Amino acid sequence: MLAVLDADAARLTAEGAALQRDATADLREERLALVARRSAALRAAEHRLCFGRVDGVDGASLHIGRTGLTDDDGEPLLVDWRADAARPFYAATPATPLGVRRRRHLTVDDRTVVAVSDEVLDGEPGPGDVVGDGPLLAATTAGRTGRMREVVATLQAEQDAIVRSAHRGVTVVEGGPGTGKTVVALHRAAYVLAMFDAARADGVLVLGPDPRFLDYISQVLPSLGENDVVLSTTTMLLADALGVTDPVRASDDLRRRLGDARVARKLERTVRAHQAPSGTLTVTIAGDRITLPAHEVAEARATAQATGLAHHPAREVFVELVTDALTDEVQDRARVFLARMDEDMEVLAGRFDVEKAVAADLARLGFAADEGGVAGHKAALAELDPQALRESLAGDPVVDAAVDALWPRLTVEDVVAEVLGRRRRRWTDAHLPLLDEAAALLDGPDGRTFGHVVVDEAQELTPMQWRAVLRRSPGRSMTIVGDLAQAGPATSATTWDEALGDVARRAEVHTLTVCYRTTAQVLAAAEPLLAGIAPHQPRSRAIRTGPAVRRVAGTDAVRQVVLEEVAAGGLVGVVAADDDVAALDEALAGTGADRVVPVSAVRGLEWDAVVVVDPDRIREAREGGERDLYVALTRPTSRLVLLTR
Ligand SMILES: Nc1ncnc2c1ncn2[C@@H]1O[C@H](COP(=O)(O)OP(=O)(O)OP(=O)(O)O)[C@@H](O)[C@H]1O
Repeated sequence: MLAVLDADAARLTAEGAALQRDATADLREERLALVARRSAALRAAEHRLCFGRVDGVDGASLHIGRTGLTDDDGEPLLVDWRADAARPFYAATPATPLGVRRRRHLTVDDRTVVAVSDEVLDGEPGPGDVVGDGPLLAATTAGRTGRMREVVATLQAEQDAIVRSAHRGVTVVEGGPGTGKTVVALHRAAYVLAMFDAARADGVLVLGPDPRFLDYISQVLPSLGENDVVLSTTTMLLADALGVTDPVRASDDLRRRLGDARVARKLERTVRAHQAPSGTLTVTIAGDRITLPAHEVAEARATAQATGLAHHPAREVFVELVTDALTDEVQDRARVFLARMDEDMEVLAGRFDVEKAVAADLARLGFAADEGGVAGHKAALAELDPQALRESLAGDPVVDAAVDALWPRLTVEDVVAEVLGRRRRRWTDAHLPLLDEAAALLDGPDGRTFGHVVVDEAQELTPMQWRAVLRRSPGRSMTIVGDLAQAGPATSATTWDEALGDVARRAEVHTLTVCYRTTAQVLAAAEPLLAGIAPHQPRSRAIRTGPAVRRVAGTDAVRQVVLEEVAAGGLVGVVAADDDVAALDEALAGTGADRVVPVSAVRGLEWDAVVVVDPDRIREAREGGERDLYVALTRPTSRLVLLTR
C-alpha cells in the first residue's frame, strides 16, 4: 500500500510539474487545484495510512484508511474512510453486524504496524454498547497535547452516522460535555468536502467560539488531508467582511441587548423609513418645475420595495421609475406645447410675430433660439427621443439630489447609529452583527458564502449572530453542534427551536449520549450543577472511571496544588474567574501548568488534569455563572481539583 501511495505521490508531482510547464492558463489552474488537493490527501495519509480492516462472513476483506488506493488493475487496495464501502467498519455492532465477522484495528506508528486489536461481532450486545472498546479506550486515555487529534480510526457508530449522513440541509448535534460534538463536526466537514459537490465548489466554513478554541482544533482537518477549510470565529468573520479592525470586547450585558433579534427588526424599520416615506418629488429641468404627485412617488416606492432588493439596489429601481415618470411628464408637456403652438400659428397667423412668441416658449424648454427657427425646433420636439431623455434625466445631478432627499444613500454606520441613538468611536464585537445586518439591508448579503457551514459551540451565538451566519449559508447546508446547558450569558435560548428559529424546523437533530472525554467521577461532580441548569437533559454516560475528585480548601494553596498536579503527569489546565486570571498567571509562573484560562474562554477545551480555582467566585462572577462552572468542571480527561476559598 505504501509503495502504491509513494508511486501515486510521485506521479502527482510529475503531473503538477508538467501542468506548470505545458497547460494553458485555464486548464492549469483547475487541474493544479485537483492535483494539490490529492497530493495533500496523500501527504496527510502517509503516516498511519491504514487503520482498520473488516473481514466479512463471506470471507472477503477490506482495508480502511485515510485515503483510497487502487492497484494497477483498478482493484481497491485501501478504502477511504468516507466511502460507503467503509461504513460497516464504523456501523457494525454485534446486534447489527452488517455482514462483518471481524473488525480489526491497526495501530500504526508512522509507516509501521505496532499493534493489532480484533473484535469479533458474534456476542450478545448490551444496551448502548460502545463499539471497539480497546482502541477507543487507548485513544480516550492517551495524554493530551493541547491540540485536538482526529479520531478517524475510532469514530463510534452514533458519531459516524452523523458524519456520513446524506442529509444536505441543517444537522443539529447536541450532547453533554465530551460526547464528541466537535469531533463529529470536524469529521463531518471532511466528509462533506469529499462527498458534497456544493461544499467542494463553494468551500466549507468552520466557526468556533474564540481564537484559543480555533488553535485547539486547528490540526484536525489538515491531518485528515483537508487544508481548504476556512476556520474562524463569528467575530473574526464579520470583522473581516466589514473591514473593522480589532473590535473591542463587549460586556455581557451589551452582548445580550445587541444580540436580540428585535434589533434586526429595528434596523429594517430604520432603513425602510428612508425609502420615500411620503411626499412629492419636485425637480427643475431646463427652468421648468416638474412635480411628481405623492401617489406616483408612493407607487414607485411600492414597486421598488416589492422587488425585495436591498436599499441601494432598490433605490436604483426607484430612480428608474421616477425617471420614467419624469420622462413621461416632459414628453406630455412637449406634446401639449406642440399642439398649442399649432393652434397659435393658425389663430394668430399674420397678426404678430408668432416665431418670436414661440421662440420664447422654446427657450423655456431649453432649446437654443438659433437652431433652424420654429420649424426646426418643432421637428426636434416631435422627435424627442424618450430613451435619450430618460438617460439624461437619470444622470442629471438635479434628479439625483431630489431622489436623495426621498430615498437617500446610507452608510452602515449611519443606520446603526440611528438605531442605537448615538455614534460610537469604536465598535465592539457585539456591534458587528448589527453592522453586518445593516450592510445586508443596504447592499445585499456579503459576497462570500459557503457550500457548507459548521458551527461549533453553537449555543454561544446570539440571535443576531445567527442571522449573520445564515446569510453566509444560502444553501442552508449546515452542521450545528452545541450544548444549551453550557451556554454563556449572552444567550437565553433553552431549545434549539428558540435558538435557530425557522432553520430548526427543517433540521435533522441528533443527540450524543456517551461521554468520551471525562470520567464517571467528574461527571458525578458536575451533576448537581446540571440538575439545576437543565434537569430534563438526557444524561451522558462516561465510558471510563478515574481518580476521585480532589477538593482542597484555601486558594492560597494554588501554587502547591498545581505543582502536585504537574508532578502527577499530563497536561494541567487552570481555570479561574476572568478577573483572577492575571494574578494567577503571575502566581503560577514556572509551575509547568499549561496556562490559566479565563472561564469565559474555556468552552470546548480539555486537559488531562484541571484545577478549578474558587468555584464559588466563578459561579457568582456573572449571570449564568453556574453554567460557566459546569463547563469548567467538565474539562479534564482524568483529574479534577476544586480549590475552594
Ligand atoms: N470516537 C472517538 N474516539 C476517540 N476519541 C474521541 C472520540 N469521540 C470523542 N473523543 C474525544 O473525546 C474528547 C471530547 O470530544 P469533543 O471535544 O468533540 O466533545 P464535545 O462534545 O465537543 O465537548 P464539549 O461540549 O465539552 O465541547 C476529545 O478529546 C475527543 O478527541
